[in-house]
Amino acid sequence: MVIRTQPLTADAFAPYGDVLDCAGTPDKMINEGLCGRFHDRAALDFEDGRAGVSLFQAQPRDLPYELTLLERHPQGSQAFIPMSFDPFLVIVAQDLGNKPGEVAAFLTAQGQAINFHKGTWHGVLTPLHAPGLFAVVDRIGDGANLEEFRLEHPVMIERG
Ligand SMILES: NC(=O)N[C@@H](O)C(=O)O
Ligand code: NI
Repeated sequence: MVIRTQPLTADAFAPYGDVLDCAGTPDKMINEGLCGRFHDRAALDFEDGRAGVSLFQAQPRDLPYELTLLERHPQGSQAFIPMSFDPFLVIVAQDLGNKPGEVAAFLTAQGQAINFHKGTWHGVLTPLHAPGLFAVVDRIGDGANLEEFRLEHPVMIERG
């Protein structure tokens, strides 16, 4: 199966999570009017745990990208916040209860970050450019907060 990437928008991504960016007017101007605050833009959720901030240095991938693995975090949300200005690949899938359904792939615009809602099926962090450096905000806690699903048939993701 082949799918094509689509541009990341808040509406298109809404079933899966939040898009964080500085589009439009800031929610508030702070720091003596020298900084726009786009306030509280991600639905963070950490069941029986706490929020953690980690840094990921991930190997860049290429398009077309062969997707063979999806995962989800049943106890917590997970935010990918790039520390570069490069677009990255965001892969999600519908939930069919105990397995993922239809896959969707998004290309971020410069300056966009994402937050997967708790339980959203997703591909692992997938940079397309070096250095692949991201801040990740996700759940720190006990328990199995990682469920993986190996696809029976790989999905090829091509640039839209
Ligand atoms: N496992 C881990 O820390 N990262 C994955 O959850 C991922 O989505 O990249
Ligand atoms: Ni994850």
